[in-house]
Amino acid sequence: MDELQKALNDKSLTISTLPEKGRCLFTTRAFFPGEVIISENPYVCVPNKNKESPQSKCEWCFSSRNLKKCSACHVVWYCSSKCQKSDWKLHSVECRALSKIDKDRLKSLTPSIRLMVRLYIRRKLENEKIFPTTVMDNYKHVEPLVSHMSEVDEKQLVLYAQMANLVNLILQWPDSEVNIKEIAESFSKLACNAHTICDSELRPLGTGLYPVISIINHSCLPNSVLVFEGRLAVVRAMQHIPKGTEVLISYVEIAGSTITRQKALKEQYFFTCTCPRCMKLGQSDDIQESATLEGYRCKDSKCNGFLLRDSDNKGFICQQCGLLRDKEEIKNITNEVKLISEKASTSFSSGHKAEASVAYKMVEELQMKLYHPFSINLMRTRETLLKIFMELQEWKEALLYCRLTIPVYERVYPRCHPLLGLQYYMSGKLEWLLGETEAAVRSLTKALDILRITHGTLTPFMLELLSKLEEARAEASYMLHSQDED
Ligand SMILES: C[S@@+](CC[C@H](N)C(=O)[O-])C[C@H]1O[C@@H](n2cnc3c(N)ncnc32)[C@H](O)[C@@H]1O
Repeated sequence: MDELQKALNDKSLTISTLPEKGRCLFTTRAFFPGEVIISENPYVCVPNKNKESPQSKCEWCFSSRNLKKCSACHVVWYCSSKCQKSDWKLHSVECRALSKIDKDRLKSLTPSIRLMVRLYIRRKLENEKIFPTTVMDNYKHVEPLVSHMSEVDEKQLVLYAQMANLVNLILQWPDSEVNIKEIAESFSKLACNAHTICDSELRPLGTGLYPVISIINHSCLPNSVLVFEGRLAVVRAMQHIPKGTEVLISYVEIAGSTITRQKALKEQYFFTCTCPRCMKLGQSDDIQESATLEGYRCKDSKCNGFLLRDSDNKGFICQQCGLLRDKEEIKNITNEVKLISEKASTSFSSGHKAEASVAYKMVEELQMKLYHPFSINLMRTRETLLKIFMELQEWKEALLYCRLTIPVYERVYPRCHPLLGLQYYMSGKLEWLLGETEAAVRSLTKALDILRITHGTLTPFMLELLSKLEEARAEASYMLHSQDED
């Protein structure tokens, strides 16, 4: 038995191989909800830097505070000398390579390129015995990761080859040490195996490769959840998992129709999901769910029926009241939504938040006419409005939009999903701020019930939630006593 399998045995886990899935991780004992199944440090990771997340972050811990640039390469940031020291073995080699590249080329230095540069440096340092290996931390576990290279389309292959060339130029190693084709294949591996590192509120911070956790397969009805405590990846059981069960997480956003989920899985991971939700594809309840989440609303604003395309292709028929919705009318509203959404998005990204809030409200109004009340598109617009009003510190409006999203979250996410827990948490915090103490106690309790399972109980994030709930409970009970005395 190999070392990794032995280490996994000690964690009550085992690796099996199934013809339709490849490697899978199975439990060898039962796990209770909230229990940590496996945790792993990244083999390599990098902070994200893009339009959505333009802030620089510490290379080691992803903090955005007290950052200082590496004085030699001027590319990498650290928040403390402790973080810089922890990263030094790897960065010292990377730093020399980055210092040599010219300014123009620096512009092409995306997080993916940096992740690959780091991967090859780590492998080299491991081979030279400068970087120690452990049972979990070993390039040996990167080798068997799936790449799906033969399924990648021509355009993507060209892109991988260009990226591999850039990595090669940065490393400037002899041909005996790197091979462009191999680097291109490693890019394909990263696309199917790397994970987005998020903070406790599931905001993306970076990308990391966790080769052992990468053995875990996908389900749209997962029994486990992957969260991060700093750079440590932690997989927790979301429900009771019996002995001999496959550990499954979700790779994609599961709020969506079966077709949408399957498309996302096929495009990035090259497989057709056969989870119990996907097996319902084409069945009447699956058709109803897709039409509700991604389809149009009934012409009669009081009717909550779902619509299906009519046989004459004139439009869509409400399956509850039989009213026809003309496709031209739908097309006109869709075009209007598209136009105003573009304006709204430009205002938001250029920092004109008040202007953006007005435009997004117009989008919301039109989408309410267009889509079913449980529409994902409408929910996304309301999430954006929530974000804008939070940034504008308009708490009442923020609470209104937070509350509007919750029924859709309750419908599209499993009972114990972290995003549902976080939405209850947001609602609780806003209610507490606005003096709606009893509502805050209810929301914070619901948040705690979910997040204690998905996030554990001991992290600073959870301790803060617990203390907020205690404060709200104390105030609610004080108010009750004061009323009694009156
Ligand atoms: C992160 S890897 C998971 C481990 C992989 N099975 C292996 O052998 O290394 C992702 C790949 O696993 C496969 N996979 C994951 N979930 C699957 C599922 N539910 N059904 C079929 N294949 C799946 C796909 O090939 C996917 O690209």
